[in-house]
Amino acid sequence: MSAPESSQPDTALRPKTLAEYVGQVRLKEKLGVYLQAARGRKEALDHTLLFGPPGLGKTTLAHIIAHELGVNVRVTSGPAIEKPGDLAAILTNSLEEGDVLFIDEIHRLGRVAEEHLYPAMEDFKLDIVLGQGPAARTIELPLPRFTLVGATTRPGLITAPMRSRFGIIEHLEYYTPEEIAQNLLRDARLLGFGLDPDAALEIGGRSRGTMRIAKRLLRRVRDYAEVAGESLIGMDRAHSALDKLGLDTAGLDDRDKKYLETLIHRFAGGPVGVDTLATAISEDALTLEDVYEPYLIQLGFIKRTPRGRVATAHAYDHLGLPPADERSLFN
Ligand SMILES: Nc1ncnc2c1ncn2[C@@H]1O[C@H](COP(=O)(O)OP(=O)(O)OP(=O)(O)O)[C@@H](O)[C@H]1O
Ligand SMILES: [Mg+2]
Repeated sequence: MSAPESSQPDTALRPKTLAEYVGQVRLKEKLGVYLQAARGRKEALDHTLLFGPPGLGKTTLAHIIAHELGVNVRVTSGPAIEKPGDLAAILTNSLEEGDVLFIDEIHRLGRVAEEHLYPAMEDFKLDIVLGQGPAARTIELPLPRFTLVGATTRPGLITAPMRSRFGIIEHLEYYTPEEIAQNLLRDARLLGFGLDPDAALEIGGRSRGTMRIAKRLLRRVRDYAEVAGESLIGMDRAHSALDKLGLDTAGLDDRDKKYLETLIHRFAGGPVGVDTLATAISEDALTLEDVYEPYLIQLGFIKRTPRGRVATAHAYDHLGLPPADERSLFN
C-alpha cells in the first residue's frame, strides 16, 4: 500500500546503498551476505519478498538491492498487471540479465497473471498462447535471468505457490526512536538546516516507528521553526509543534485515540470483532488491520484474539483511565 503520507518527492534523500539504510540490522546483515554471494557468482539474486507495514522502506530497499548489484530496476505493481499480456510486455521489454523487477503490492496481482509469473520465476521462460480455439498453440519465450523483488503490506494474501517461489522472504520491523533520529539528522544535514539531536529523538518517538511518518513530521516541525524565525530546530519547538499536530507522547493521533476510546468505552475493552469496531469508528476493517492495529499491537495497547480485539492495561494507563477490572467494580 502506498499511503500518500507525503506528496513531496524526496528521491534525493533516499538512501542508495545498504550502508546508508538506517536500522533493520538483522535484515541488512543477511541481505549483505546474499548480495555479496550473488555478485561473487555473477548470478542474479534469488527472488526476494519484502513485507511489512507501510512506510518502513520496502520500496527503498528494492532500489538499494538493484544499486548494490549494479543492475537496472524495473518498477511496476500488482494492480498494474491485469492481463498476461501486461506481464509479457514487462518481462520481454527492457529486462536484461540480472536486472531487478520490482512488483509493489504483489498481493494484488491478478490470478491469471500470477500463474504466468510462476514459470517466469522458476525457469525464466514465458508461455505465450498464440491464436484461439483449436488452432491455438503455445510458444515458449526464454527470458533473461532476473530477480523479482516483491513488496507487500499483507503477506497473508500471498498464495502458497507464489510464496514458495521466493528464495528470500524477509519482514521489515518498526524503527526505534534512535534509528529514526539518526536518519532525520542525516536529512537535516543534507537539506542544510539545524536540528538538535534531542529534537530529532522527540520526533522519532512520536513517529509510530515509521520512517515516512517521521520525515513528514520533521517537515511540519521545520515549518513551525522557520515561521518563528528559528534557524535551529530545538527540543521545545519539536515538542510544541508535535503537540499542535495532535500527536501524543506515544505518537498516537486522534484516529488512534478514537480507536482505543471506542474499544474501551463502547465495547468495555473488548473482545469485539474488527468489523464491528470498524463500523463504530467509520473506517473499513482493512485500514484498521493494516494501518492502526500493527502499531497499537507493537506498543502493547491491544491484542488480537480469536474472539476479537481487546484493550490491554497499557492502553487504559496511557489514556489515564483506571484498569478494566477496577472499572467494573464501579459499573
Ligand atoms: N531504513 C531507512 N533508512 C533511511 N530512509 C528510509 C529507510 N526506510 C525508509 N526510508 C525513507 O522513508 C520513506 C518511505 O520509505 P518507502 O517508500 O521505501 O516505504 P515502503 O515500505 O515502500 O512503503 P509503502 O508500503 O507505503 O509502499 C522514503 O522516503 C525512504 O527514503
Ligand atoms: Mg513502497
